[in-house]
Amino acid sequence: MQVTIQPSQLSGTITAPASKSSMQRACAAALVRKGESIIRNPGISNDDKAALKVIQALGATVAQQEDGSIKITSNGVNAISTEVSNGESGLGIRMFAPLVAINAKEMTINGEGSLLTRPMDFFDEIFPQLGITITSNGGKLPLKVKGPLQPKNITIDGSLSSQFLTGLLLAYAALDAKDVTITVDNLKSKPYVDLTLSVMEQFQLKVPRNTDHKAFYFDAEPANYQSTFIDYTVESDWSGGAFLLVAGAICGNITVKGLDIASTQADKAVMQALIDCGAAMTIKDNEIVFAEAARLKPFHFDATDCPDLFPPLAALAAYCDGTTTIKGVLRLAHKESDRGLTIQQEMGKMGLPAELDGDEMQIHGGKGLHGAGVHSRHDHRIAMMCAIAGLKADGETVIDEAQAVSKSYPNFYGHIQSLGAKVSSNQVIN
Ligand SMILES: O=C(O)C1=C[C@@H](OP(=O)(O)O)[C@@H](O)[C@H](O)C1
Ligand SMILES: C=C(OP(=O)(O)O)C(=O)O
Repeated sequence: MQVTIQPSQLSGTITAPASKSSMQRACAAALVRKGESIIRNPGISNDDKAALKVIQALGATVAQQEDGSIKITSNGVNAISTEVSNGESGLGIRMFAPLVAINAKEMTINGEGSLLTRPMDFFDEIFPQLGITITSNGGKLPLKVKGPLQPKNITIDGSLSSQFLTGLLLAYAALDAKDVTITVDNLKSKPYVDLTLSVMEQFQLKVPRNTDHKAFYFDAEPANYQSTFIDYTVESDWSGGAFLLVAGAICGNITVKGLDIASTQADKAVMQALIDCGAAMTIKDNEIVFAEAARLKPFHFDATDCPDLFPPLAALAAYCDGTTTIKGVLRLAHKESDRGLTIQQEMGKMGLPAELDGDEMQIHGGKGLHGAGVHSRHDHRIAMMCAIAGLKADGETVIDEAQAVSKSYPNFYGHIQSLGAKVSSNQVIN
């Protein structure tokens, strides 16, 4: 799919999409609980759809309700298949692999696209310590695992990704782990673990004591399930919402609804960058209202714990007068693309000078961008970054492989179009 963005004036109100981080966790939590869960505001992204398929392969039933919610009924992990596919979802594979390993039978865990090249060697090291037999494809997918996982005191490395810890926490809770600790060295993306714990609490799973994001202790008491029925509403997405907010900062005159300031989502940190660059916005209840676009100042931002903010912040920095520094580049190497490089290269095509200096990216903004032919690099956040940057560029921006947005935000082009963005495509826009 090719999408063309023309320079545009925006106006109107848009509601941020459902968070795939919240939705996929809800699917996992609903699977490991015994009983019925209603999931409101369910996500429709490819990653969310993959999560729904995985939990069905692991024994849950999923029913679409007339009011748009989803009902998940589960009796705990009880695989009805010997293979699961997580699509392209990094969270999916890393969160569900330990849940798959709750089974005693051998299962194959696979994925597609960029997921096939992302590192999974964590499991080669950790699973045998938990009584699981594993073979991987040299630290990549597919994995063959045979449980059952036995919760034990364990020390893991959290520097590559928080997603492995999310999976272990859910698996230990599913097995009602008693008097055991997961110790984590050098955990990154910490707020994502807070989101995991928050979802576990809302699903009334056993929640470990978190000491400084370094140790997670499951106490000796048996789990206390108060109810067999859970009613959960998927949060709106600060990660996808960040692109809308940046559009508000650079184009002005829009309102973004639904984003909860009290959320534990990592990417609500985008608000700090917007404040620091002087975006003309006010926050009222769950609405963020942008006035006429103001002159924007360069800013310093540490994205080590919120790596998904790099692409929207790069688009923002392009329109800030001077040099913006964003830290955390080294965390980007193993995302859907090597994002430090793909940001530099694709924004470079639009005339943005940016340097990579170790863990930092320096972006020299404020000189204007020109429309260009760019490529998503099969990375949803690179496609969205180019689209937002194109709204104020000189000339048209043509994005190849633009459908990549479906991984997290299938309605992205339709949403910005509804705000007045001039978007056209060789395919139907959702
Ligand atoms: O747990 C999650 O929902 C996620 C965690 C982050 O990954 P890392 O922990 O690998 O940084 C983030 O980049 C990803 O998009 C979603
Ligand atoms: C890296 C991402 O997701 P995941 O790791 O879950 O594939 C993302 O959404 O940018």
